[in-house]
Amino acid sequence: MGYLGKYFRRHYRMFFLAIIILMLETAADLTQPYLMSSLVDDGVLKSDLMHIYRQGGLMLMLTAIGAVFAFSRNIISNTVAAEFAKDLRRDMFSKIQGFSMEEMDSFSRGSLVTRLTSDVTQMQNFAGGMMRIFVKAPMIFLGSLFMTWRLDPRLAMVVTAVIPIVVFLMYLNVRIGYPLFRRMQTSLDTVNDRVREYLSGVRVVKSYGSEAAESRAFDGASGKLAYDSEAAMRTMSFFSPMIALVLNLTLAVILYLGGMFHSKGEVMPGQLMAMVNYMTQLLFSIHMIGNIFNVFVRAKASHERIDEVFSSTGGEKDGESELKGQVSSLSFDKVSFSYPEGSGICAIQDISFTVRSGETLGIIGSTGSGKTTVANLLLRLYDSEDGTISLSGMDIKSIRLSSLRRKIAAVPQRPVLFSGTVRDNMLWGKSDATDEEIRKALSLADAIGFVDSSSEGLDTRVGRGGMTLSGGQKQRISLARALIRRPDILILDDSFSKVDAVTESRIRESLKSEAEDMITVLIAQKITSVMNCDKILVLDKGRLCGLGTHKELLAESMEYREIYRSQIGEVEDGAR
Ligand SMILES: Nc1ncnc2c1ncn2[C@@H]1O[C@H](COP(=O)(O)OP(=O)(O)OP(=O)(O)O)[C@@H](O)[C@H]1O
Repeated sequence: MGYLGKYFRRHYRMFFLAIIILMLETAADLTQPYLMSSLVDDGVLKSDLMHIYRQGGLMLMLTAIGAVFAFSRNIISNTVAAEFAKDLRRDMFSKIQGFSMEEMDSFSRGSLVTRLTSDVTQMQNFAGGMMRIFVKAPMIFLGSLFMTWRLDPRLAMVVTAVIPIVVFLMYLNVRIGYPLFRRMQTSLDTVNDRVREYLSGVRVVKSYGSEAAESRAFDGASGKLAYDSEAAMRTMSFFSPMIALVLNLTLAVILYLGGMFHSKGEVMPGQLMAMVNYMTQLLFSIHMIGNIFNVFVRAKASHERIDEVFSSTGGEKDGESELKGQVSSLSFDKVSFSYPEGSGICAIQDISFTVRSGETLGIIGSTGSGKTTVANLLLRLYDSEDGTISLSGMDIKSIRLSSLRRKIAAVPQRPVLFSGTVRDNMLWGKSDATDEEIRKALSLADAIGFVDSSSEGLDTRVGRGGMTLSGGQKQRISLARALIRRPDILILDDSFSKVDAVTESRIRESLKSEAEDMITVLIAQKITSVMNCDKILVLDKGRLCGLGTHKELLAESMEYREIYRSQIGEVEDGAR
């Protein structure tokens, strides 16, 4: 059961308490028919009123005690199951947080959502059911069987003969049902993926007027889920009545034989009533066991899917050394990399360069040429296959991830702001930042103007339910959040794409004067953004096709000249 043992150990006291109460409750249930048989045979038939009162009183008392047991057991089992699910979800979430990007790419986002929600709920139902009925059903089954053998072995034999047939039907139920439930959960993943994709791209969908296509795609995924659910439920709806049919036929045979034995005077009426009662409990318990198998089949499918998350062994491979002091240099030495979930073609190939503290490296190239990949490798979101990336001469694979990432701040292509105030977002960059530091970082990123223009200043809410920011404003807050960390390396991945040229150069000037020792990696599509960098790396389909200053590249790199020509115009002699 892999990871489950841990949760069992954590909650075993309450778990066992629920099971002990369940046992007592079952014992109370099993005693009832026995008392009733004595009430009828020794009380009613012999007109012994005292005996009737005594047995009746005992039966009432047992019912009351049973109800108290059932009440407390339900509270315990629901609490333990909810706690178990909470712990499981929390551990799974932190496991996912430790996933490498490679592992992230191997599970779809929707699938991770289903695993964290629906699959955990199935496990919660299973754990709750275990304490509510799972133990009770086999106990009632064995107890009733034992009592039927005590009351009349001939009738008990009929019951015992039917058990293998029922067990076989249950086995078939599990064999056929399990893959169907697994398929159902996978279809749920697809529906979640569709919804996520639609919600994150809702603007694009609306602007392209492609709601109908999205609806069709959603209907497809939802239809598949409905089809798979129906198939799984159909199996359940076939086997449950089949088992009930076999059991009810058995009851009819018992009643017929019981009647015959009674007419011969071999069975007392109270005995026969108790027999039928035990039989009903027995049949009910078998029915419950059938349902347990249904819950088990679903839980087994969910358990495996959760286990896949826990047993994913990739993880982020941490280094052991601390990166101390200011980063003096950043270098790539013959670095090549292809994405594990990609087409197999190298995203970057044989890339080498060095930048020193205080310098700015511009990276330019057409879309898909590998610019963001350079940043991804530097942050160790992925690990390069060949070559070495080093900071201050240390291989980044040997540096602790926390130490490495503390030195770097990245402003991604698409700015992500979290729901909350401007201040919350800034504190996310540096948790102990003062208002003064926040304001300074915002003004460096040229964001203080529009923050101050709002009456609530730093307390202005952004994100869901808050101020609606333009793309450029989001980029600037995202940049300020990176700057407040005072990183040694700042990665700007097309971070000025939505900012006008004047604002961009103002921000760049203040960055230069503010962080003299910082290494800036500036990824851009616009040549004007990188022209003034100390070094410019030109990429084409993952290959390096130029490294130098603007002037050097105009003279030496055909690809750079081509970019210049397409964005600015013919290269004149003065430009070189
Ligand atoms: N997570 C990923 N899984 C698989 N392949 C990927 C992944 N990310 C990028 N790629 C592929 O790697 C190559 C380089 O991508 P990269 O994002 O580095 O390009 P880029 O130059 O930054 O492009 P853009 O300017 O459009 O952002 C592309 O062919 C891309 O399809």
